[in-house]
Amino acid sequence: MTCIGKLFVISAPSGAGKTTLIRQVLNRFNCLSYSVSHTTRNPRKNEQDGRDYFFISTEAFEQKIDQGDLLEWAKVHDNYYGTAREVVKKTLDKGLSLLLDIDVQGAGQIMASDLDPVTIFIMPPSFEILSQRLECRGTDSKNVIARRLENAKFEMAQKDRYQHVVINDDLDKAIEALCLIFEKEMA
Ligand SMILES: Nc1ncnc2c1ncn2[C@@H]1O[C@H](COP(=O)(O)OP(=O)(O)OP(=O)(O)O)[C@@H](O)[C@H]1O
Ligand SMILES: Nc1nc2c(ncn2[C@@H]2O[C@H](COP(=O)(O)O)[C@@H](O)[C@H]2O)c(=O)[nH]1
Repeated sequence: MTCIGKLFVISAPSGAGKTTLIRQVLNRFNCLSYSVSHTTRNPRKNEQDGRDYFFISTEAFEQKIDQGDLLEWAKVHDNYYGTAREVVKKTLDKGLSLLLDIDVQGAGQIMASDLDPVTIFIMPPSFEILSQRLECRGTDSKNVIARRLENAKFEMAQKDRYQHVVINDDLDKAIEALCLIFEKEMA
């Protein structure tokens, strides 16, 4: 498949399944790469520095803000997260597509830019299922889960700002719906 370089932005409340879905999409499109964000949060078990995130200190993150190194950044669930400006520029300059997995605040900053992103919001089937998924995943403490569920209400209320909304109920159907969006947008 021939692809044209596009910037994709995916947001979702924590636990909706965006990491699971994004892995499947990246496997299917070899002209699409993933932007590894910088964060000040601690790595979860199984997360690798440089693959899942660049895990850095608050001081290092604030230095990046001051130096203008970040295309967008936000404080999410009490930690900093941000996208390196240079990686986005270099990828799009080469005519390749790039996928950003970022929160609603960062997505708002990209929507307000001249990057003309394709924006996608992943919704869980219900708030109860979202809560169950976070608990079953077993990566976060009760306090962290409570904080993320509290923020989910505000995040889900932002879904209409996105061009596409995909409900992640049946996983295979959600993968197909998402891949169809990428196929059409990169055609
Ligand atoms: N359609 C689905 N049906 C059932 N379980 C799912 C589905 N999609 C994802 N899950 C499970 O839900 C949990 C949360 O998924 P995932 O980690 O991908 O969410 P996330 O949106 O990336 O969350 P976070 O922002 O906290 O990293 C995982 O245990 C995953 O296996
Ligand atoms: N504004 C940004 N948000 C980001 C970025 N990278 C990830 N995120 C979002 O943070 C939350 C929490 O992520 P988690 O891995 O701790 O569960 C989630 O909404 C991500 O989409 C970023 O570079 N900028």
